[in-house]
Amino acid sequence: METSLSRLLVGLSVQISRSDGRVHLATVKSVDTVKSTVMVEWHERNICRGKEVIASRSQARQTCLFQAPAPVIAPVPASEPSRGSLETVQPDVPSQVLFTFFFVSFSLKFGEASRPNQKFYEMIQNFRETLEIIPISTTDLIEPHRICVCVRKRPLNKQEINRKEIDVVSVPGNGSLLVHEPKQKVDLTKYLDNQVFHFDYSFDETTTNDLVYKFTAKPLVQSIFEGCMATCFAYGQTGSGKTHTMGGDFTGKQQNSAKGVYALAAQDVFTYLNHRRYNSLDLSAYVSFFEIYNGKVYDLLNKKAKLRVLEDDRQQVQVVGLEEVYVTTAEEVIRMIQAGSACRTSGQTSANANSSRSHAVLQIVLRRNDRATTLHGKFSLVDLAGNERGTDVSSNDRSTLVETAEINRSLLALKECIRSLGKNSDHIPFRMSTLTKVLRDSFIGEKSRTCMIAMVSPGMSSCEYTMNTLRYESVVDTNVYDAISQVADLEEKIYVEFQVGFLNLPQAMMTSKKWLCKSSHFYHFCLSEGK
Ligand SMILES: Nc1ncnc2c1ncn2[C@@H]1O[C@H](COP(=O)(O)OP(=O)(O)OP(=O)(O)O)[C@@H](O)[C@H]1O
Repeated sequence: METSLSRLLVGLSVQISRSDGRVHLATVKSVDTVKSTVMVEWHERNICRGKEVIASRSQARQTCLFQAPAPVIAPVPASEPSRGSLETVQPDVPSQVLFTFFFVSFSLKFGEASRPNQKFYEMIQNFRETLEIIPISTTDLIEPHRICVCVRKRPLNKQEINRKEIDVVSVPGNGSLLVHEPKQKVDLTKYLDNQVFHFDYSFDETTTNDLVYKFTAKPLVQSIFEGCMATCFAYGQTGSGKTHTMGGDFTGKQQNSAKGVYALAAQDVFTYLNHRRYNSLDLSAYVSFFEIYNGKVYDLLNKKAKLRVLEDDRQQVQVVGLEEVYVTTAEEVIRMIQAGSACRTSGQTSANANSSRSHAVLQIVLRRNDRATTLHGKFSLVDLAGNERGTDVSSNDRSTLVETAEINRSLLALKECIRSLGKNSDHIPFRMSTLTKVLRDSFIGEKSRTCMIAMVSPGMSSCEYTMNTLRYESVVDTNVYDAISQVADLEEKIYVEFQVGFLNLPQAMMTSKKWLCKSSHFYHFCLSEGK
């Protein structure tokens, strides 16, 4: 709209004949739809024997700047192009010229009306000009973290550009990210609430998957060769770029799987396997790929077979019957990713035509080539379900409500587990959800490593979800989460009492139902509070 309006106006010429016989010609030279200004060149025409001549100095060409939305549009000489006012109107300027360009400015004003947040756009642009921007680069230092939290902003997509959405997220670099939240005072004055968030790394909209991988998952690949249990999560609103980051970028509906974090990690696994530093370990790689939908586990490498999650007497969580395929090349892994991704539970949301409704977990397992194929290290790469489904409680559709409740539950459980891990807590409430249960070994022990990549959409209409995502990632209100911990502790206690026989099954179920009910109210409270 913006460019087509400019294209339409530039070059537009108007000839005005005055009652005193003088003729004026005015031409639009340039249009700035952001500042709502029109640069116009005009002069008095004097035609002599079919040729135009400039008769006097007063008839020389003049350039004038017109600006909407001033109710009275007045020209100013080009030598001092500033906003015109009624006082600066030159007596020579014919009223028709004024009228014509009032009309042109009005068109711009109309253009402005079709970008309803023009004022905020300008305020954000002005704010950005004051920022010192140092984007992350390949030469930046990668620091070792037990828990690494980063954020990635995606560019505005075609639909958002067509809707004239404004970009409300800035990434100055150095791990920081700013959200310019548009707000309005009671007297309708518009202002920006600029909020700063800090992470280990922040990636702007120009960052490639390769660079994101280098700072996030790559250090974890190395850690599994040192015997660690590593997990990398992609978290964020639907359509914010989780699958793009983990599974690879899209060209239309085709996904370039070789360019996602999954495939890049697989490539590095084979590079390290052949490296002389790890050769002596005599390891082999295995891959499994499954999804968790509504609390149930489905094997993506085995026709979506439904699997059970059980805990053995040594408190090891097992996904019974999960296919674990022996792999020797990155290409094999990529083929598996493609096949598995194709059967993942998906749907359509307003933000994403191909939205994943489940958590997808790709596991790369290193086992020793001994008789028992002993576990050496494991890397779980998790593409989480879109987080705003968690707040979507307006739907009456039962399946959506169940989906929503389960997403709420698992994301809060995940956050609680990561917080406990960060606090070096003895107790990790992994039993709160299937997602955290199957990732139990990644949360337990000194050798666990976690990376959480928060994805954010830059559009103004996503601002609330963006804030939720960033709050999820940032340091959170201790009181609220202490209370969640209490609920999780109680769940754990009930489970243990049931296991040792202090509670029978009906008693355990009654008690846990009571607490689950309270905790689910709590989830809703937290989400509605944006925590
Ligand atoms: N960094 C990026 N650069 C360019 N395009 C991107 C980027 N991130 C996402 N996109 C595009 O945005 C669209 C939505 O991305 P994607 O499917 O990865 O979202 P998602 O977070 O996985 O959503 P859902 O939770 O609904 O599955 C895709 O068309 C994708 O190509």
